[in-house]
Amino acid sequence: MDVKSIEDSLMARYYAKKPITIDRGFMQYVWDSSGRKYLDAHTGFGAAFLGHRNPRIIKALTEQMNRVITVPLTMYSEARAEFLSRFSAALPAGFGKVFLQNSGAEAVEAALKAARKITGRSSFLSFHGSFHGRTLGALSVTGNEKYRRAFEPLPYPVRFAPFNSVDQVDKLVTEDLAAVIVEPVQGEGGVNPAKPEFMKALRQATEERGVLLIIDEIQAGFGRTGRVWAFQGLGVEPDIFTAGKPIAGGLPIGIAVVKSKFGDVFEPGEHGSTFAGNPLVMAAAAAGVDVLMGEDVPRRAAELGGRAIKSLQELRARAVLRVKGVGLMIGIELRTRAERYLDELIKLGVLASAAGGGSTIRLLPPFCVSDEDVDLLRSALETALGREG
Ligand SMILES: Cc1ncc(COP(=O)(O)O)c(C=O)c1O
Repeated sequence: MDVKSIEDSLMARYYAKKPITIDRGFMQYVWDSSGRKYLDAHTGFGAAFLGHRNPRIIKALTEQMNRVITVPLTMYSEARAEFLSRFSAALPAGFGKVFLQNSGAEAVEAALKAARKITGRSSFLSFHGSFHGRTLGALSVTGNEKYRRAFEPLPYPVRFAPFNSVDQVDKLVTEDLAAVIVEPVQGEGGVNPAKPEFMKALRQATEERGVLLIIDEIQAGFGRTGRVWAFQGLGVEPDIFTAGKPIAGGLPIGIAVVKSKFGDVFEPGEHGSTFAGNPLVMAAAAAGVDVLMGEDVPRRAAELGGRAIKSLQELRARAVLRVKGVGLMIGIELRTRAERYLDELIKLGVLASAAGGGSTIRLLPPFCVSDEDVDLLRSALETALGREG
């Protein structure tokens, strides 16, 4: 089958594609249709952080597949209850209301709707360089002109502020806002970690003015930064947070978690989804939580990520401006475009993605990468970027 020409002719084109057909994956590796093996630091924009076809997740999926696949939110499901009880063990105290969705953007939509409903206000504050998803509400709070331009005017009134600018927080967090939405590490924006003092200033100003704080953990959360939730490493707690990407082992999922003190937020009919909380994804997600907690994912991410960042910071290549990141969320900011280096990396057996408007090589490897994989990553980058001098 000519996969490339079928996809190119029959699917609307809104992604620039790489000339590679992925045939199978296992943990930190994928293989293309010719059988060539790659170390996967792309992981489908971070979705395979728990590894491709993680055996615990495959076992849970196989068992669930042979029972039932779809159960509406109007009925109970054992798989859903199992997920919720395991997931609640991964939640800080006080976070008790879980909204199940099918994607990150949907989780952001649920969080924005909840903030409007709780506060009775309609505007939001977000940050330059932020990314929260492609649906119109999530796009409204996304601080990147490239993604927004064609769809203006967007539905929500949103102001954008400089990310990490502590001095401006007090002036920008005004009493008319429903919420401030912020990523603990801007992923799509180029892997920019939030400063603890910035997050603390946001928390203080929002609290003082009755504004909610939404932290978007869709890319950074679930162990990747060395904590279960990245905000736990920043000394702040949101009112609402969103999660997604790796939770169900690569199956579509999005979650908004609201502090219990706000209650159920919506009346019946005000929110819902056909596929949300379906038993198949729930079984995968319950196993995902098992992997997270049982295999020490945050600790491994902190250790391996620390080692990887240190090793990459020693890269001597003219193209590299700086190496940034937390845990296994790593960005190599370049003086030039990342795209041609991503192509070089593919030739060297490594998959990665671009971020930061195309100027950053983003590495989101699975938690199970070994020391040898980190060495391979470093040597492939060294070759791709070219040695200095
Ligand atoms: C921080 C953040 N929020 C939201 C989203 C949107 O998630 P999804 O692509 O699952 O809709 C992403 C996706 O990259 C993200 O990184």
